[in-house]
Amino acid sequence: MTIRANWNYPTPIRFGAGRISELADACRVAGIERPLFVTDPGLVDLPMTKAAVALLKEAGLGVEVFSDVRGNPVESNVYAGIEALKLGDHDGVVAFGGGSALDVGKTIAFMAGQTRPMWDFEDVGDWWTRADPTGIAPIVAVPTTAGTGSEVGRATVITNEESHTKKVIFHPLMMPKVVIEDPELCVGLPATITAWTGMDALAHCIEAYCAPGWHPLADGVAVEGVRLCKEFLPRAVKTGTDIEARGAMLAAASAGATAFQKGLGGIHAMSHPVGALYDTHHGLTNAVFMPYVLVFNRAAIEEKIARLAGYLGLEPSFDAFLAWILDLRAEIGISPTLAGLNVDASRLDEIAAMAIVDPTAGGNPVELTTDAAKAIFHMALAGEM
Ligand SMILES: NC(=O)c1ccc[n+]([C@@H]2O[C@H](COP(=O)([O-])OP(=O)(O)OC[C@H]3O[C@@H](n4cnc5c(N)ncnc54)[C@H](O)[C@@H]3O)[C@@H](O)[C@H]2O)c1
Ligand SMILES: [Fe+2]
Repeated sequence: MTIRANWNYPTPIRFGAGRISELADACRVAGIERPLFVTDPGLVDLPMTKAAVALLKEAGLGVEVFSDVRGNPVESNVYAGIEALKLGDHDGVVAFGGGSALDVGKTIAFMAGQTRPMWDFEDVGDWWTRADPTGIAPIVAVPTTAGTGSEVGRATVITNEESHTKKVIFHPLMMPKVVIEDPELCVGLPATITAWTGMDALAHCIEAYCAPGWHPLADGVAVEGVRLCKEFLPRAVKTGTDIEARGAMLAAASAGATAFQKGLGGIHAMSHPVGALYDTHHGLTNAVFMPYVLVFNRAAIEEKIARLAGYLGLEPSFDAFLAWILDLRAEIGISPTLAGLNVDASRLDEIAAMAIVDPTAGGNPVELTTDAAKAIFHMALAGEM
């Protein structure tokens, strides 16, 4: 066999209800004594967040909280966090929250000891090789949404405020040293955000599975991730206190981000510019684009998707899979068109231009040209396939 591949699965994950109680121990294992606890303004005052910080204090760790993190986080969030890290002489980061808080926490830890500017480490070419690996602070990650899978990923998504583009910052050593996945932390997540974030996990699994390239390990993880979403996402949306469903969705989110080391595709390439220009939620934006990108890619993925449909217990055909996606979207209350995001065609040229250079575009099984991006956008605008 002449195939060469790079496969990465190293993160230790402590999974299970109540395991947030191990947070101080996770810090010790990661070599952190004075953590900067990075979260967001929506989470910082919740009792579960205060309890997590209290656990660290009780264990004698020198913790301080940093919560200047917006949704679709921007570079100034990262710079403010680096300042807090240095001022407080923190030796690591606890990143606690959804993808926004996890991404900012990871990027703060990554940038802590770098001399080059953050944008040098955008996931383009091999810039990441020029990072100083000794300048990366250890990270413990605690996801409180089940979607991005950032807790197991080597990348973060930060919006460049000057160009209004979402940039992927990448380094293999940006991975958290220990992850705690405690489904009890997700029970207060509103049904809407549960649905949106869950569709992000599903998008990661589907796009990774459809991305070209030889990575049967990622394919297997992605397929099981899709199955978990099928069985448990509607349950998690319907009953937020369903711990089994919350746990399964945390696993699906980590599966998605583990699998997308293989690549993503047109759903994310379209979603990133829309999210950057209109500040729409990432998972919701993915969910709107999902069926249109699948239909656009149909010729290249039909056979693979039919196989996936069979594994899910559906009739083994592309049409059955597509029908399931459309039903799922409707069942969990997601808008079928861009109208639900208050997005119109006025910035289409910009969106298409940004989509084709997005780092995820290269993973689309059909080349994502400007015309292709425009065609997908028009389908999503009109709700027609
Ligand atoms: N690093 C990656 O690989 C990766 C992958 C996909 C997306 N992303 C990025 O992640 C971000 C989106 O992350 P997200 O979808 O998790 O949303 P988010 O982190 O922006 O959180 C959404 C909202 O949910 C609230 N919230 C989070 N957990 C809660 C809980 N348990 N209870 C109550 N409220 C809670 C937050 O306060 C926030 O208001 C985007 O910037 C996206 O581009 C990163
Ligand atoms: Fe995503």
